[in-house]
Amino acid sequence: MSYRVLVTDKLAEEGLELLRAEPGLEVVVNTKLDPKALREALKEADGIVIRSGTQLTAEVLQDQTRLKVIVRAGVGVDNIDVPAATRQGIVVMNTPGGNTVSTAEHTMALMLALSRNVAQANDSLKAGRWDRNKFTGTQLGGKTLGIVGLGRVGLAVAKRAQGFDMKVVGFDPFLSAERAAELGIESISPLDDLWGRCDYITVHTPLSAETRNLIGPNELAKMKPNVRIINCARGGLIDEAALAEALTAGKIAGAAVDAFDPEPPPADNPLVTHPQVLVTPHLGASTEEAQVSVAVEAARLLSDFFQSGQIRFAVNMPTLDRAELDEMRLYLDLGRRLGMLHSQMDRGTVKSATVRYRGEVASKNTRLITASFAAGWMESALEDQVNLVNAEILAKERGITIVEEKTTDPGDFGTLIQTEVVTEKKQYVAAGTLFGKEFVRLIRLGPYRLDAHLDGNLLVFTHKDVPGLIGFIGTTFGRHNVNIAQMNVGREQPGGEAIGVVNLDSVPPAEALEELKKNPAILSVSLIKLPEAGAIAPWLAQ
Ligand SMILES: NC(=O)c1ccc[n+]([C@@H]2O[C@H](COP(=O)([O-])OP(=O)(O)OC[C@H]3O[C@@H](n4cnc5c(N)ncnc54)[C@H](O)[C@@H]3O)[C@@H](O)[C@H]2O)c1
Ligand SMILES: O=C(O)[C@H](O)COP(=O)(O)O
Repeated sequence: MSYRVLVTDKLAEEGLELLRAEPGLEVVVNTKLDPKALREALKEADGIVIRSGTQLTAEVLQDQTRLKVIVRAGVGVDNIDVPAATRQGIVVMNTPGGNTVSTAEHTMALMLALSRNVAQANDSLKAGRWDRNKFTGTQLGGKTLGIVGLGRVGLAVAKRAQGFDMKVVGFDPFLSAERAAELGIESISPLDDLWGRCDYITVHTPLSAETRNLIGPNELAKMKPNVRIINCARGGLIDEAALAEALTAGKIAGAAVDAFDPEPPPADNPLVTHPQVLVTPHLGASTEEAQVSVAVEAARLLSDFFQSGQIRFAVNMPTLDRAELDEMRLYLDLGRRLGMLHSQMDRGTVKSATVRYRGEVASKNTRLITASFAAGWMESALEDQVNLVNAEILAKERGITIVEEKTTDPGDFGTLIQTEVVTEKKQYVAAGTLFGKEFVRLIRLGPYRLDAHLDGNLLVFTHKDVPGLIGFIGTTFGRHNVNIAQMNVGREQPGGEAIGVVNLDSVPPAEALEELKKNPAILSVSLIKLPEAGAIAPWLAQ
């Protein structure tokens, strides 16, 4: 199988080499695509590797049925419409960590350059002036640095600032005050109390609806007049116009900015044109080391995804590494097959589904198995390609709730997955288990216990438990030249209602089914088509 991968931003050669060396991957590099051309190119691509220069908007991603994976060589995914990708079942991964040190160092470089007027002094001297008095700066030692966002980069900045003898204070909703104290950082909460405490403020949060304009006119008004602000994270975190105004009005001392909103900024951007602002064109991660690191990591993520279905550092689904994938493959397959069974048996408008896990399976990543059940349940009904990534969202969008219940107490089986679908008409129950390391089995349908193979063509019939019926089924299929591979019958009590599951070697003709239905002892007949034994979902087969 061959996969085509598009690379649309500059990627270190080391990463490209790895991709090109991967058997079965065709690599197409094009860094000059406008949105329309990008949309067209994606129609022929299975994967894409990008940095911050490519905008994968909902419009670009719409109806991209071939695209399976987006890999961001870097951290920020704000240039990707992740919900749009998720809805279409496209996995989005990034390479966190690879550029942390470089970005923290760039933050420190900007902080130092800002304090010592490095850019202005350089320009002045090169213009032939020797202005030693004009460029008196401030030192970092002894000053207070406020860090908003104490994640990877924020903490790396804290460590470096401490090396410069700065007092570090910070705010992050996901770093406890105790942990911060262990790292020598004073945690300040609420964030509003931080502004007036600092001589330097640096932001290191992602850009989200919550963090947009994190620093605006109100926050700027609370700061000390000597404060210097650094944004080496994302444009949009600081209100650009308000920052420029505060600088001009002398309410704050200076700012250094590496990230803009939008990028590249227009020529009249108030920060780029402001004399007190030091700017760089989004260079935080632009070091040889960081670029090699993120490119190599991106190439590995992509190859692993296509070669073995591993999912690491995904931002829109749980991680599924090789060991876990190997361990989970059969459970995921069972979940999907139960979903497919329900989709073909249960007639009526679906209201909800419950997936119950019992025994060993309850300690596994059941969320993935539930997603696999949902994918199998909906895959034949929806136009969208349904897979582990988007199954839950697609169900939710349709107002269908899927509930998960689990208990590690073993029942009669070491592992049991029981699925229950409630439609407006009735409730359908099925249950399956694993048989050895290779097989999945259907062990319950409705109130009946069974032991049937969950693959290929299944004829499910409910009937009255009367003598001669099994022979009748055999002869009917024999007459139509349809071979029976397995037959299994379950009943609650002798002479009552019963269920039969017949595995057939081929799809029976409609006349054969009509003949069965005419038998007064047969109450219902459903033909279910499942993948052959061992045939796993295409989204698990990479
Ligand atoms: N300039 C560059 O080239 C460059 C390079 C790397 C990363 N970045 C950007 O830097 C930022 C940080 O990257 P990272 O790798 O450290 O990410 P991270 O996910 O490790 O850290 C982000 C932190 O922000 C915190 N946070 C979220 N909302 C917050 C809020 N409202 N207030 C305070 N804290 C909040 C989170 O809890 C988390 O700890 C991201 O925006 C990333 O895109 C920029
Ligand atoms: O989010 C990131 O990783 C940084 O903003 C770096 O982006 P870049 O790789 O496009 O320079």
